[in-house]
Amino acid sequence: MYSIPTQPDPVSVVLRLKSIVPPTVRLWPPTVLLLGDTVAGIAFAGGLAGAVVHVPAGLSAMLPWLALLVGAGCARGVCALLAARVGADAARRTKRTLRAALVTDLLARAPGGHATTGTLLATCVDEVEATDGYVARFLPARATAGLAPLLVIAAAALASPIAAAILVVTLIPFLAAMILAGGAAADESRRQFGAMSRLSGLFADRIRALPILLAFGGEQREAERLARASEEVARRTMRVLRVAFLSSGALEFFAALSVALVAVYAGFNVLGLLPFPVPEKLDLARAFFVLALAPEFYLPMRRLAAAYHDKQAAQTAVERFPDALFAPSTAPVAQRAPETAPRITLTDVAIAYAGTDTPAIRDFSLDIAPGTIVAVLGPSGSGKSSLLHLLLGLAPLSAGRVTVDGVALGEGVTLAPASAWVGQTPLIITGTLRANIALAWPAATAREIEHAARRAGLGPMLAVRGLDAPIDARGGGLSGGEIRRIALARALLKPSTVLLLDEPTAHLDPVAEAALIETIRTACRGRTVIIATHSAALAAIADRTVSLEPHA
Ligand SMILES: Nc1ncnc2c1ncn2[C@@H]1O[C@H](COP(=O)(O)OP(=O)(O)OP(=O)(O)O)[C@@H](O)[C@H]1O
Repeated sequence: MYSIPTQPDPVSVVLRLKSIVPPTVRLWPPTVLLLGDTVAGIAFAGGLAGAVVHVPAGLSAMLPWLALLVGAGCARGVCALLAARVGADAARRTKRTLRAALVTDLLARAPGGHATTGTLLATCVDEVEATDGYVARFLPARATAGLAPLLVIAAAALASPIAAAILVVTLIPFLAAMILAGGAAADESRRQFGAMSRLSGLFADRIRALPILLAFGGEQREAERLARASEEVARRTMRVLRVAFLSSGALEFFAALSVALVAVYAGFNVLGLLPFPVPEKLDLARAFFVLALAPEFYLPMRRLAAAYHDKQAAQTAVERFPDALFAPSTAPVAQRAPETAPRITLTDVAIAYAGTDTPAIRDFSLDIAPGTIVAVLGPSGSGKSSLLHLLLGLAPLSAGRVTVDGVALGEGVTLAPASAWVGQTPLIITGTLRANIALAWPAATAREIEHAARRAGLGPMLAVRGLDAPIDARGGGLSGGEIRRIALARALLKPSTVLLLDEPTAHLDPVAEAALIETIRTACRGRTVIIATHSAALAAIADRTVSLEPHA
């Protein structure tokens, strides 16, 4: 069952965050480029200091330094640009892998559960998108923040060990402000993310159910609900921005304070005005160099602080991803689909849906010989559809055993690819009648599709609207009987060894039903067939009839 997972513990969140980047995505290129930016920043400071001290000597003396200055400036631009591009590419590939894993996980789940389509959509779109900045910016910035300041300090220490010491000491309040601001931003960001996800889910589901809302006059109530959810997002966003502004203000203050201290020290040292003795005497070049380097010292950490919000967003997203995404993967058992009509044997089977107390089916046994038709009868709710769903892997096998030609279902054999299935609520996709029928067998030719449509009783519809009649996802313009016939046409089109029919003649009048029963009888030849039905006329074509009893 898909449900929004409870929040995992902090350690597993960290592990989850680490594991979202696929091994094929390399993060060292943006990191190296950001380090290149720092090295170019040091060269830029050198060029600036050299150019300034050579001003009295004229332009020709300044030229090499100016060349260094311009070259380093250009190198910085190129490094920053490439780091952004390479980071964005790594993020794009990470998101693609995550989405593929999420969709695979969702498709592998049995239907049901509490998550709405909107929530699942928000997970696959918005929550995966929230990992973008983490991979593109935060991870390279964090890797750089460890090494780049050391490079700057080393370069500054060559010119002035005391100025370097000032930079190191002022780092302490800067780091403290960063940790405090980061914690506050994390909480606000988490709340904002939750509100955003609620709004996305609510919006997608209400749009999907719009005709029903309009039919029941619920549009005003739902519009107010959406408005409240939007206001909640707006309020939370403002709080995140407030914390972000406050924290960046605090960080900028300490960074500016540090630069000011270095400037005062270097200036007074050059002028010999320091009121206390120091073991070094700076000249203008060294003073200018350390002064120009001071902002470089804080740059990697300011970059990290700016990307911290991205990390929080990604963390909140991975907390919400399904647990299965992070479970160690086991090698899948190769599943074979039967190539001829199989024997299907159910022994003491029970189907219990998650969250329900009473099993839909219990202690049920049935042996279906190859190529025979079994009609399953029983009152509404007795579990007929569940039985078919079990064979297709859409309902859970809670007890007992199902074998196909003696091999346990799911342990080397699968029925879904070999089955043609007519469900009770057939899926209709936006497109044409042709596309809807071909869904079951995309390789089918136009002739085959038309033949299947006619056999399923869609001849009159074809005569009026043709195979290219447009159909919307809600099946608008189609009667209940026509939707059933489309589903049957799919089953007739697909070459299969198993036929699973769930009330295929529902919604049809007796004459139309009689015609369709003949078609079904022909289609059943050479296949193992189970028909769930309330119709005695349809059940009459079966070799065997079994009845399900309702469970109290
Ligand atoms: N996904 C599900 N989650 C929880 N309960 C379910 C689910 N699907 C079916 N059920 C329950 O299982 C029981 C059997 O349902 P099922 O649809 O198999 O009956 P049925 O015999 O096919 O009914 P009908 O003749 O009305 O189609 C019902 O009580 C139903 O509410």
